[in-house]
Amino acid sequence: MKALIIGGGGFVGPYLVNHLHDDLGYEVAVTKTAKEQLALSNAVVYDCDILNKSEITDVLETVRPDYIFHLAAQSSVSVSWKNPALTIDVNIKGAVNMLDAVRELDYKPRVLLIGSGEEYGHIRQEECPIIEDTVLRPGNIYAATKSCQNMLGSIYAAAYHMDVMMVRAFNHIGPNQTPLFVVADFCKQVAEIEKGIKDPVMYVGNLSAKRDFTDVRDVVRAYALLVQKGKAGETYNIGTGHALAIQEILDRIISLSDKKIEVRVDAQRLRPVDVPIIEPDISKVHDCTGWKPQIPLEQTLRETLEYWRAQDLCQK
Ligand SMILES: Nc1nc2c(ncn2[C@@H]2O[C@H](COP(=O)(O)OP(=O)(O)O[C@H]3O[C@H](CO)[C@@H](O)[C@H](O)[C@@H]3O)[C@@H](O)[C@H]2O)c(=O)[nH]1
Repeated sequence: MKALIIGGGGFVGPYLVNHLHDDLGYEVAVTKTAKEQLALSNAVVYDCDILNKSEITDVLETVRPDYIFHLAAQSSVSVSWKNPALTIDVNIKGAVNMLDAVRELDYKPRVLLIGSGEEYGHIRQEECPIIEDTVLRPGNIYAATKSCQNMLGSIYAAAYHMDVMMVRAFNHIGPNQTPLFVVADFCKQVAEIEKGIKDPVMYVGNLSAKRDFTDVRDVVRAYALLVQKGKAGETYNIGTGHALAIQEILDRIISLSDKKIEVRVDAQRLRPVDVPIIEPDISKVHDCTGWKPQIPLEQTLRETLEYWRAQDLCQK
């Protein structure tokens, strides 16, 4: 099998490459932006700007993949508040460029669009855990773009009989994630405190939000199973099914260190709106593929903290 990962230069791409190539024996190609650094021994890497449809077409015609994983995105909710136009361009225009380039091919590869649990947005307590048919009420710009991508995927699947599936991935974490995201951020701060680079004060945002955290290695396994077994036009939640308060995540990370750490709210880290809870029902993906997450949160937090401890962090 030949897989193409569009937008493989971020956090998830290399994990997906390793799983597809090393575990499943696929031939793998990856696109990245010209600015990104990505050297992989187990995939061919192409530069591709997804805002330029002809560049996507060129890669598709060169690689002729069986499976396409569309990972390319502006994936941070907080960045989407600061740069809404970029988020809309990359997440909506980029996705539609890819879908339309695939539509014009002389064969029908399977496409997996990576959406987000954030698409559900303002969930009512009685709707938890959320099933895929729940009404979408996105609460931020990022979530709106991912909801739009999901709708575009359904439209292309129905209108052109394309083999397109969608996932709504909930928070995924692990070593090598950028500290724009909460677990990487907290682990990096602990590592800096332990190295004496930073005073023993942990800066945090909203600790009352509840989110569902899955190890990135479990998430990429679900993606691979879905392109093998999923159904065109369908959407699948990917998460553990259990949301935890960010306060609890923070407590667990701090407990992995023997430093005494003070916690201080930093107003810069608060968002204009932060939906209180996002918790998925994962029975649809489980029934379709047998997938269940396997890596315990404790292990992921420990390995993420170890990753940051091993980094050459700048001195004060
Ligand atoms: N980043 C960050 N978040 C904090 C902090 N303190 C509290 N939080 C809270 O921690 C939660 C998780 O924030 P992020 O890790 O930034 O992720 P996200 O906004 O939930 O988005 C992630 O998950 C989505 C799926 O649910 C993904 O779609 C998205 O790409 C991203 O991975 C949010 O409620 C945020 O307000 C902090 O210091 N930094």
